[in-house]
Amino acid sequence: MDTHDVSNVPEYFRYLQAQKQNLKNAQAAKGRPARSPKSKDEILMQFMFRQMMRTEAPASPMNIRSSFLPPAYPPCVSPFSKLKKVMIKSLCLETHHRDQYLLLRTVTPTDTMTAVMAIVEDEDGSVLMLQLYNQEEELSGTHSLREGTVLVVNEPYVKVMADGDYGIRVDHLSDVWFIPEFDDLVPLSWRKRVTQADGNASSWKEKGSEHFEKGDYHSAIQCYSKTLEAHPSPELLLITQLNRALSFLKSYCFDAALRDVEDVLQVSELSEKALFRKAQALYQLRRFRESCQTHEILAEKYPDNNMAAHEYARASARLLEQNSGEYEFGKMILEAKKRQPPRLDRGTYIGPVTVKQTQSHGRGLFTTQAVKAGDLLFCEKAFAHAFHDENGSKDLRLLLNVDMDEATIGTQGELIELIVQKLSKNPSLLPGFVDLHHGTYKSVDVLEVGVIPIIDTFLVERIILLNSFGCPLLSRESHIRTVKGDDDTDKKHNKQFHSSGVWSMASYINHSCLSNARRSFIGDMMIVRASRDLPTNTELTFWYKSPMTRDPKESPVNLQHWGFKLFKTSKMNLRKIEDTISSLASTYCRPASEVPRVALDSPYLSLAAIYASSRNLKKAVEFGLMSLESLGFVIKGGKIPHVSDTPLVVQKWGLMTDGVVGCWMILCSAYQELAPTLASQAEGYARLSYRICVGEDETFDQTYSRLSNRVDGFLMTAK
Ligand SMILES: C[S@@+](CC[C@H](N)C(=O)[O-])C[C@H]1O[C@@H](n2cnc3c(N)ncnc32)[C@H](O)[C@@H]1O
Repeated sequence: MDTHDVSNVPEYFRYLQAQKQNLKNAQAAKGRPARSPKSKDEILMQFMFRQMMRTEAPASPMNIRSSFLPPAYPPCVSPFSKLKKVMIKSLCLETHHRDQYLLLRTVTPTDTMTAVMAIVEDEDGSVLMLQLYNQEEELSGTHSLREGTVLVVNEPYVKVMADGDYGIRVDHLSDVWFIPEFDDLVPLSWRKRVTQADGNASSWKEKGSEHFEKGDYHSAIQCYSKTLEAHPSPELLLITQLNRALSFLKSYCFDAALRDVEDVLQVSELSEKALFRKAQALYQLRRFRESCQTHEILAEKYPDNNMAAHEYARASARLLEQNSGEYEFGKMILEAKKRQPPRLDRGTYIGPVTVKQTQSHGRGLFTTQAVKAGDLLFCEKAFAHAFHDENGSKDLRLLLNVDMDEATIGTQGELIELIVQKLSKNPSLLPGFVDLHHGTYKSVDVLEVGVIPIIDTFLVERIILLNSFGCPLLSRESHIRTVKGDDDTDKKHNKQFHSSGVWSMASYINHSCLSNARRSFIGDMMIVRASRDLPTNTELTFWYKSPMTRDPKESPVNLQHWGFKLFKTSKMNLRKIEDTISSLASTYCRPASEVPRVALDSPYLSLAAIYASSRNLKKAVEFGLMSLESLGFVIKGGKIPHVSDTPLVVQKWGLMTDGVVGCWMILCSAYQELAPTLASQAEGYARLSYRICVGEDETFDQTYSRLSNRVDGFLMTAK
């Protein structure tokens, strides 16, 4: 939705088809031995050379890197004890080696493109390229996957890569695990030094703390786990669990941190550190009420703990937002502009809405009480948000999905990585996420094997494909661009965002061209407001893609050259234009209040603007009202001559486009002279429409003013 979908753009369509053909060609090699014709030295040299070339290549702005999703395959769900070891020499191409595993170690440093890559060898010394997808960025850093790291790949999938070489591709995080040097699985010949696999509890704890000090939380956790296995004293047990909990917190594994501190609290129910870490883990899992409850105990028992007091205030603020829906939107805008990525520390407010079954299109979101246009329905923090800085130098990614025939430019690939990582670290979040619509995709129904959570990358990908939203940094900025924009290409780009995210509640809203709600964004917060008055139990709908941004060439009557600016300079006879628009209007057989006339609102708005600038204010009002009416608005009391004491009333709200705000402002300035009592009412409607379009109205006065030089009240200084 609003993502930069290029599936039908000829060059990308051809590229997608070429990838599909490559895949077909590769299938012809299925089952052949995966033995590379190149020698081990050649493979190593080639890898190192490519890595060097990439490091030295100057970064080119707006480069597009492509990544390509293979046909979906399930993650391994067999316990390791049931898998048989396989050697590289026995691997076959284009084959998933079910019920087998590879024991490997890296023999090169890593190279990171869309995957983390390294050359690996097995115990025979045979080598192959390994491509690990969806891993954390830090994996290729100093700690996790340095040269000599030993790892296991479950049920390896060997494929012919883009350059014709062979490689092992791992898409599911649970299909690869990194083995600590001290593990019994590591062959003696691969050990750099003789590590003691059976050290005592305190020495493991010391090692864990050394790793922690260096910021290597992954190794720290491994060593603390060894401490716990080595029968520590009761005191050491508690210390280690607390230390491991902290390492888990630092590694974003909040479920595991919570488990450790709960164990400590069983024994020592008022442990200050355990309570504090519990409150932190709950906060990060967005369980603000429980976090506050834990803080309450802390505050009572340890009133001098300033850090805890500070965190308590933070958790309380989130809980307040969650319960009240009251946000300081102006502050949020400033924060979103400052932060990179613009992830805001705010609670999610779910207002008068609930998920229910619809008659014909799965589940939908419904109102639980009557709401007014502009009311906040919910304000939701993204489950995951991948930001692309349009002014930055980071490459854009083209994601090709051959199963779904989709090609998207933007951050969809990054979103997959963020979500699989988040879920595998915090499986308690899995039920809420996999509940989202995933079409016909059937995933494995195993949630974990041993203690390892199973996250099906292709399920995540499908959910993202069907539920993610493209988003601007700020809807206000995109509103400003739309209002300023005088060129269709610009307008189109404005609705094809490269940043993207998943917002769970918003994912239950179905599409309708006659949308009755509108989404807007401040950083990774989505704000959804009613765009018309809605009775209780109304299904909410919004545009997945705005009907206003369709290609004007596909329009039955091409009015694109009647843009705002051209209109102003056009020598065309206005009368003739009016006649043409009115003959077009007469082709509609249903009233606009039932079926909006989306081809007409913009020409009418342009006429209103032209008449306003030539001081023909009566006509400006006439066409301003007609523009709104063509969007489905039913407005009473706005016509000129105005009957005194008759208020300006929107009896029915129509489609809420960005242009509606300026239209109300044109009316406002015309009424100032023709019917002064209506001016403030029109401005009030402009403010309300602005709130629906950009999510808030705290910035209205910085964006529109009756004193603006533009007839639509827009301030050219707005940014
Ligand atoms: C983001 S989900 C919306 C919630 C979904 N109906 C559910 O049950 O979870 C998007 C999917 O809903 C369905 N959908 C949305 N709008 C629809 C519409 N106007 N008509 C039919 N199906 C629709 C399509 O299957 C679409 O892929």
